[in-house]
Amino acid sequence: MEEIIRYFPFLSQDQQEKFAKLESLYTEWNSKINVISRKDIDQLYLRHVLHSLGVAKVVDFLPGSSILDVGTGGGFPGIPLAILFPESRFYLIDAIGKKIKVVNEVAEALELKNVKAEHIRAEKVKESFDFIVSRAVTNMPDFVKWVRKKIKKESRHDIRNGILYLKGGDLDEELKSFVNAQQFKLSDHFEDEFFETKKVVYLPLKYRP
Ligand SMILES: C[S@@+](CC[C@H](N)C(=O)[O-])C[C@H]1O[C@@H](n2cnc3c(N)ncnc32)[C@H](O)[C@@H]1O
Repeated sequence: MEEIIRYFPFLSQDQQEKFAKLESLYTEWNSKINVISRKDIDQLYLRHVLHSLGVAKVVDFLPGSSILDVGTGGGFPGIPLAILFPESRFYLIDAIGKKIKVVNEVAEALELKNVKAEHIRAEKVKESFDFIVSRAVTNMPDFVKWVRKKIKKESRHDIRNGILYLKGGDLDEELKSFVNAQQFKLSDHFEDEFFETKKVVYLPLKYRP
């Protein structure tokens, strides 16, 4: 939890309390349904919460903006981002129903009014959003095929609308057909060695595949 305060020092009391509650909530839920790898649960704040918040080092979501989190699993990056941006609306989806059950339980326990979670595959989502976020779901070309039609063509909230994908390693080959893709290194923002290879890939709406 110190990591969160250190890198996000302007959190309200309410936000700090919500972040602090994540540990007991996920420890309890993870013992019933495996949504975070067991070897990682004691690194929840660094490897899951702070990693998710890496998106906020690239884009600040404006009030009223809508964000789709594809393949959210137990709620990453959607839940930490929903705490950080209480005035944006988050729609968290996953193809596995029991993971969405955990997300709903966590969102309810935290009284997160800006989160809706649903058991649905990305390909079936009909609405469009200002931003799409995701972590560790599939390769970028497939991901873009699933979601490209779900980004609003004209965002009332933000001209930067597009995809923000948390990924690691050398992505040049995977991204070579996306000429407008930008890679932001999280090691520029967070000190731990965990972030050495971690990046946020930003694909603006007006990319040319
Ligand atoms: C490795 S997990 C990552 C979970 C979470 N994003 C995280 O980083 O902790 C990948 C998740 O993507 C989900 N998923 C895979 N394909 C999907 C699809 N087409 N639509 C929705 N969810 C999908 C899986 O069910 C799984 O929960």
